[in-house]
Order: sequence, then structure tokens, then C-alpha cells
Amino acid sequence: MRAPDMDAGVAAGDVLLAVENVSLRFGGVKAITDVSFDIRKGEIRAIIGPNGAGKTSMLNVINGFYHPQDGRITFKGRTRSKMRPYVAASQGIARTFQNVALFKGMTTLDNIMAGRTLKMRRGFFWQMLRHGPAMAEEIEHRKVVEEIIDFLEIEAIRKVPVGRLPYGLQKRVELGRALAMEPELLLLDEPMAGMNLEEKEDMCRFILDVNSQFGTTIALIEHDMGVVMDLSDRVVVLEYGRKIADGVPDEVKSNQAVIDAYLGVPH
Ligand SMILES: Nc1ncnc2c1ncn2[C@@H]1O[C@H](COP(=O)(O)OP(=O)(O)OP(=O)(O)O)[C@@H](O)[C@H]1O
Repeated sequence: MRAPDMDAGVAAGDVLLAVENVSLRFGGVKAITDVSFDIRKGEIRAIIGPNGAGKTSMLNVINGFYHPQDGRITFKGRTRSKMRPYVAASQGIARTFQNVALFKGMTTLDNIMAGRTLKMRRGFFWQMLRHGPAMAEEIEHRKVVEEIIDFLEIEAIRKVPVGRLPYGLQKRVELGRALAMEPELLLLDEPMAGMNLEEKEDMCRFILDVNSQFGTTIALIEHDMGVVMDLSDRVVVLEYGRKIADGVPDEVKSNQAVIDAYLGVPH
């Protein structure tokens, strides 16, 4: 996989992605209101908040699934009022979903291979023929995919259809598929949801390793506060679509507005 220092433009610690004054409405529902924050290259950034706070909507804005009515997104120095999913993906933003979104009938290997699609230079026709340049390219992609399988310790399930795997392993395969894109920014929507303690510990370790070994910047939504405080460099807190706090875990933990939000104290 790509080494951390091979990326152009943004140095470790610089702002990789900036969200400025973003507002998103669905009819009369205000999902996000005037939210600004940034994600620095190389950090693990958590987005937290009670149910319905706008966290998933924010990830969907960042990777172009939703187009905000107001505000701007700047990624690697390029500012847009809206992203398109294909552009976001081709420029290095990958994501996983709250409910696992894999091809359930396909094997672990094929699901992760599917994550390489954007990297494939030869068209579908050549891939079908498995001929000449396409063959060489497929071998190259398989090498990266096998590295990811080793890294995530899922060799034993490489040929198993993912629908047959326990949930914790499906989440790990989904992480593998996102990693296959060799993303610069990885968005994880509740990566530990539905996991038992052991599975959570494994996933925490993989997230930390992805960050430290590949230099991948990570933004994650997570409800488990212990995990958030242990993993994150900085935390942004949303409530009813507005930002109520932003800082290092210790600051956020002792912030009264955050404590009230989690206890359900009305404003
Ligand atoms: N596609 C949509 N159409 C209409 N309303 C939506 C849509 N997506 C989100 N919303 C609304 O926007 C608000 C924010 O939802 P969002 O899913 O972003 O919150 P969340 O913080 O991720 O919540 P949770 O922790 O429960 O997943 C909610 O009121 C939700 O009902």
C-alpha cells in the first residue's frame, strides 16, 4: 500500500479537509446548520453527538452523497460547494457505512477487489478478456488486496461469501474494501456498532494501525465514548445539527454543553 509521505500537497498536521458554514436541509428538517470544522492530515477525528445530531449527514456531505444548500468543502486545497461521490472517491476519500454495505454473495477477496475498481486503468472489456495489459494490472491489484487481507488478519475467510460471516468480520471486510482504494481520508460510520468487546478491541487496533502504518487520516462517528476518547486526536460534537464543541478529548469530556447534550438537558 501507499507510503504516507507519497502524497502531494498537504503535509502532516496541515488542514486536509475543511468544512465551512455547511447547512443541509431535507424539506423542513434541518439536518445540519452552519457547521464548520477541519480535519488535519494524519489525525483521527471523531464526530459525535446524540441520535439525529447530523453525524451521518455530515459524512454524506463530505463524500458527496448529499449536497448542502449552503457552505463549502475544501479538500486538499480545492474548494467546492458540493462534492460528487465519484470525484470524492477518485481524489482519495473512502468510507464505510453504519450498516455493512458489502456484496453478500461475493467472497471476502472479491469484495475487497471491488474496492480497487477506481484504481483500474484498463476498462471493463479488457478485464473481461483477462488479456495482456489487463492481466498484468489485475496481478498488481491482487497483490495490494492480499496485503490488505494479511494486514486485517482475514486470510482464513478470503474465499468465504461475506453473507456467511459474523457481523464483526463483515465490518472488518468492509474496512478492507475501503482500504483497497488507498484513501487519503477514510470516513468510518460507527465502525464498532453491534460488536462484542473483543471485536471492538480488534477494530480499535486496526484503526490505529491504519492511521500509523499508512498515514491515513481518519474521521469516524462512534457512540462508544470510551472508544472515542481512546482513539481520537480531536473530537467535534454536534447536537440538533449544530456544532456545540470541538477540541481534544479531555476538553470535550468536561464541556458542560456536551454533558448536557448527552444527559438530554433541554436548551
Ligand atoms: N435522507 C433524509 N431525508 C430526510 N431526513 C433525513 C435524511 N437523512 C437524515 N435526515 C434527518 O436529519 C437529521 C440528522 O440525521 P443523521 O442521520 O445525520 O443523524 P445522526 O447524528 O447520524 O444520527 P444517528 O446517531 O441516530 O445515526 C435527523 O433528523 C434525520 O431524521
